[in-house]
Amino acid sequence: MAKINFGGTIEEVVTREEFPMEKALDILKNETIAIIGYGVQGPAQALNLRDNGFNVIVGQRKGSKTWDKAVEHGWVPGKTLFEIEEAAQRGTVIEFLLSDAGQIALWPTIKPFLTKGKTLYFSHGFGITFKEQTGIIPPADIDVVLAAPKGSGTSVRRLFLQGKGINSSYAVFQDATGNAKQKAIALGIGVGSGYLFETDFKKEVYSDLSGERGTLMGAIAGIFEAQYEVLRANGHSPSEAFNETVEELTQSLMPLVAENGMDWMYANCSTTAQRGALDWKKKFKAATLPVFQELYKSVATGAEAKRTIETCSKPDYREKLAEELKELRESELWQAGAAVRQLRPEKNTVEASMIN
Ligand SMILES: NC(=O)c1ccc[n+]([C@@H]2O[C@H](COP(=O)([O-])OP(=O)(O)OC[C@H]3O[C@@H](n4cnc5c(N)ncnc54)[C@H](O)[C@@H]3O)[C@@H](O)[C@H]2O)c1
Ligand SMILES: CC(C)(O)[C@@H](O)C(=O)O
Ligand SMILES: [Mg+2]
Ligand SMILES: [Mg+2]
Repeated sequence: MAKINFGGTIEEVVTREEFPMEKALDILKNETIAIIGYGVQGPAQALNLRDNGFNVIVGQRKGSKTWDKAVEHGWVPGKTLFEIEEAAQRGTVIEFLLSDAGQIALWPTIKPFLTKGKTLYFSHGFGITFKEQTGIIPPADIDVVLAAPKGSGTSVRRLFLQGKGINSSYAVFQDATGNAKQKAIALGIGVGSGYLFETDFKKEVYSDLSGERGTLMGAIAGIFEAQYEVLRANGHSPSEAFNETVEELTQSLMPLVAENGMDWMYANCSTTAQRGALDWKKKFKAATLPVFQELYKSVATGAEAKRTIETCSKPDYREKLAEELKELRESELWQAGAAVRQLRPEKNTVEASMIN
């Protein structure tokens, strides 16, 4: 474990230096890893595990679109691709990678195959933490672990193929065998994590639900829309408004932040911009802090879990989500964005080759 100073707090982090792939392969050498769920994380983790030399099988509903997707990815029916029940029976590690709402529906199917000494693996603490709502209560004689990539499954696979890795958290909820932590880390390394930090199931889900509703997805999209609308209401063209709101951020400034921090990005902008940004940063923080506090409370009380389960358990949940994403895509802001992306000199837009 590497001891890292995170702004004054020393935390232990697992890196590939002291936990190389060979060690992960040795720890899991007698395991058959069954991937149940083939949406976004499922394919990424299954393919990375397979490419890393682990013994992996996939469980899907025969005839489903995801069964066909698994076949396209080289999983062989009857050899590495099975019906869900057979995969859960054959697997000694069950990677439960259905959607969080889908896990509830499938739990009665999976539970009987979680026999003594097996490992139940998640990539989110949702199902276990909100057990009153999900009903997911594992048998006491199995290991229950998580490795949660802090990023999209599409990035998990892309970074692996680029020889890089994504950062992930890991946690042990139940250690029946005395080896749960080693298996959790080995699985995290096997699915393509570059390094792993420790958490617990509750902290993982509280932080994750907050982050994706906040700066990572919800807040950022809302701020983009607010600024774009003000610029457009004051006569700025769609291209000028989009470039000033999104394109410059993703193509110039955020990469600088990723490279060397916010202050370095600021220092690489004009003093005019630095002065103004430092002044207005305070105002935006003051305006949004109450919203983030409200968000965290909604997560911690289980209200966000309730909404997720209620909406994403409906038969037409995907269609409803697709409708709202279509509305977003067809908004003037994101239509302007599509035009701007085509204008990028290097046309570096990676084809939208999402995993799912
Ligand atoms: N999407 C990501 O990049 C990401 C990142 C980190 C963690 N996670 C976590 O990983 C897990 C899987 O996430 P995902 O985004 O890959 O899931 P997803 O929403 O893509 O769903 C995975 C599969 O579950 C199936 N499914 C959904 N409801 C079902 C039901 N009722 N019955 C049978 N199958 C059903 C879907 O068809 C899909 O094939 C979740 O716990 C999620 O929170 C996801
Ligand atoms: C990719 C995210 C947002 O980090 C993940 O948490 C998810 O739920 O998809
Ligand atoms: Mg997340
Ligand atoms: Mg999430």
